[in-house]
Amino acid sequence: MKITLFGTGYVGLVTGACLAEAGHQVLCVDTDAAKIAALRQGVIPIYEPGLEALVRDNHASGHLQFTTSAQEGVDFGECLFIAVGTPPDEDGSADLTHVLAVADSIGAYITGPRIVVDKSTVPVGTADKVKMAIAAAQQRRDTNHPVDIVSNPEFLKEGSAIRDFMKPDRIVIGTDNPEIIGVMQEIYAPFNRNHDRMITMDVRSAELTKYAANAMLATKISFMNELANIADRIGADIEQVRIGIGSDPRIGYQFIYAGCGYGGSCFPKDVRALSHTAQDMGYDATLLQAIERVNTRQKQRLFELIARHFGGAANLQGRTFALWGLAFKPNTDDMREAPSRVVMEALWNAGATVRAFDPEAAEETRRIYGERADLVLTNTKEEAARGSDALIICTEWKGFMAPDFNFLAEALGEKVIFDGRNLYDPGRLASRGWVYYGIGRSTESWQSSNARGATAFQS
Ligand SMILES: NC(=O)C1=CN([C@@H]2O[C@H](COP(=O)(O)OP(=O)(O)OC[C@H]3O[C@@H](n4cnc5c(N)ncnc54)[C@H](O)[C@@H]3O)[C@@H](O)[C@H]2O)C=CC1
Ligand SMILES: O=C(O)[C@H]1O[C@H](OP(=O)(O)OP(=O)(O)OC[C@H]2O[C@@H](n3ccc(=O)[nH]c3=O)[C@H](O)[C@@H]2O)[C@H](O)[C@@H](O)[C@@H]1O
Repeated sequence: MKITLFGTGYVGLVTGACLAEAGHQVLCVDTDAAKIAALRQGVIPIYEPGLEALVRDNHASGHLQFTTSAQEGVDFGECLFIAVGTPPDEDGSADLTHVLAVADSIGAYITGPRIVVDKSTVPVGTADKVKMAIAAAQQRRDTNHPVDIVSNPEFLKEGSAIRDFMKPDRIVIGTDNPEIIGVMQEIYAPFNRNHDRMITMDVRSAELTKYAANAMLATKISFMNELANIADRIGADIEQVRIGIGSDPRIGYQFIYAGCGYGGSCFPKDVRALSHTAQDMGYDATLLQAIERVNTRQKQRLFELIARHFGGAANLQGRTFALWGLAFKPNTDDMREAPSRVVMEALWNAGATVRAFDPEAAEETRRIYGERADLVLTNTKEEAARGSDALIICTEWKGFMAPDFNFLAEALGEKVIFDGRNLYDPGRLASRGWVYYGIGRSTESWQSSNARGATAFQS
C-alpha cells in the first residue's frame, strides 16, 4: 500500500522504515530540510539500534522515500500517518500546533479520498479537531473529498523501537467507521501474524488508551520510588522488596525498578497532559498530580544524598564528580527530561565540576550545554573517574554493570558511589570498604540490618 508519514522523529522514522521493510511503499515528509537531506544520504539524526541500516536498505530499494513537500505527501499516500511532535505547552497541556499544521496541509492539497491515521500522542478529542481543520482547509478551496480519521497510538520504547514496532504487544485502532478496519488490517498484517494483536475501539477510547498506558507505567515507577524513600528511612532494601512483590503475577516484575526518576520525551509530558485534560473537564486528578510530584522530587534525590554525604551543598564547591550515563535511559542518545541533567545542574550551582561519560549522548549533551569549564565529556568511563572525588550513576548502560572496583578505588578521591540505578550490591561493596548510596538501598542500611541480624541471632 502507498503510505505517507508526516514527521520523521523517533516514531515517524521507525514506523516509516518498518512499514517499508514489510513491503509497503512509504514516503516520509518532514518540514526540517536538513533532516530530510541527511536521511536521503542515509544519515540518521538519532541513535536507535538497527534504524540506520533499515532506513538505508529500504531507501536504496526505493521502498522508503523522503521529501519536505507536504503536497507530494498528500498526493502519494492512500493513508496519511501523522507522527509529528506534541510537546507540552507552558501549562502542561499538549501543544497541537504541529498536528493541526499537518491537518491544514492535508486539507489544502487533498485531491481524493484519504484515511488520516494519527500516531502522535494526542488528547481525547483531537481526532475531531483534525477532521475540522481538514474540512476548513478544504472549504477554502471549495473541495469536499471524504476523509476518515483513525487513532492509532504508538507504544514503542526508545532503544528497542524497531523490535517493539515489528513485534507489538498490541495494535490499537480507534475508528468510528468499521469499513476502515480492513485497511488497517492490511497495513499491519506483516506485524500481526502469530496471533491477532489488533484491538479495535472507538476513537476517543483509543486516544485515552495511550495516555492510560503511559500514566500506568509512570505510576508503577513513582510508587516504587516512594517506597524506596521509605525503605531508606527504615533500613530496608528496595531491591529485595522489588523481587518480593514482582513474584506476584498481579504485580509483575516489569517497570518496578526504583531509580533517580523517570525521564524521556513521553512519561513526564503525558502524565502532565492527562492531568490537564482532567482539569479541563472539571476533575481534579489527584493521583496523576502525585505521580508527577514524586518524580520531580526523585530527580533531586541523588543530589540530596551527595550533599548530605559531603556535609552540605556548600562543601561541594571545587569538588569534581564522575557521572556515568547522561541519556534518560540506555540505548538512546535522548536527553529530554533526563535525570542526569537535574543532578549536573545542581552540582554546577553548588560550584562542582562534572566529568561525564555516556556511550551515545555526549554530542547531545554538548548541543544542550555548549562548552563550559565545569563540564568535561570523556571518551571512557575510566577517564571520567580518574581524578574525581566520587562516582555518580544516572543511566544503567550495560557497560556500567560490572566495573573494576580496584581501579575505581585508586581513581576516585573517596571510595563512594551514588547510584541512581541500583546496579551494585551494597553487601559486597561494604565488605570492600566502599560507601554506597543506591535508591532505597545503601551500605549504611545494609550494615545496620546486618548488625540487627547478628543481635537477633545472639539473643
Ligand atoms: N519518542 C517516542 O518514543 C514515542 C513518541 N510518541 C509520540 O509520537 C509523537 C512524535 O514523537 P517523536 O517521534 O518522539 O517526535 P520528534 O520530535 O522526534 O519528531 C517529530 C518530527 O516531526 C517533524 N514535524 C513537525 N511539524 C511537521 C509538519 N508540519 N510536517 C512534517 N513534519 C513535521 C519535526 O521536524 C520532527 O522531525 C509525539 O506525539 C510523541 O508523544 C509515541 C510513542 C513513542
Ligand atoms: O509514549 C512513549 O513515548 C513511550 O514512553 C515509554 O517509553 P520510553 O520513554 O522510550 O522509555 P521507558 O523504557 O518507558 O523508560 C522511561 C523512563 O522510565 C524509567 N524507568 C523505567 C522502568 C523502571 O522500572 N524504572 C524507571 O525508572 C527509565 O529509566 C526512563 O527514564 C513507554 O515505555 C512506551 O511504551 C511509550 O510508547
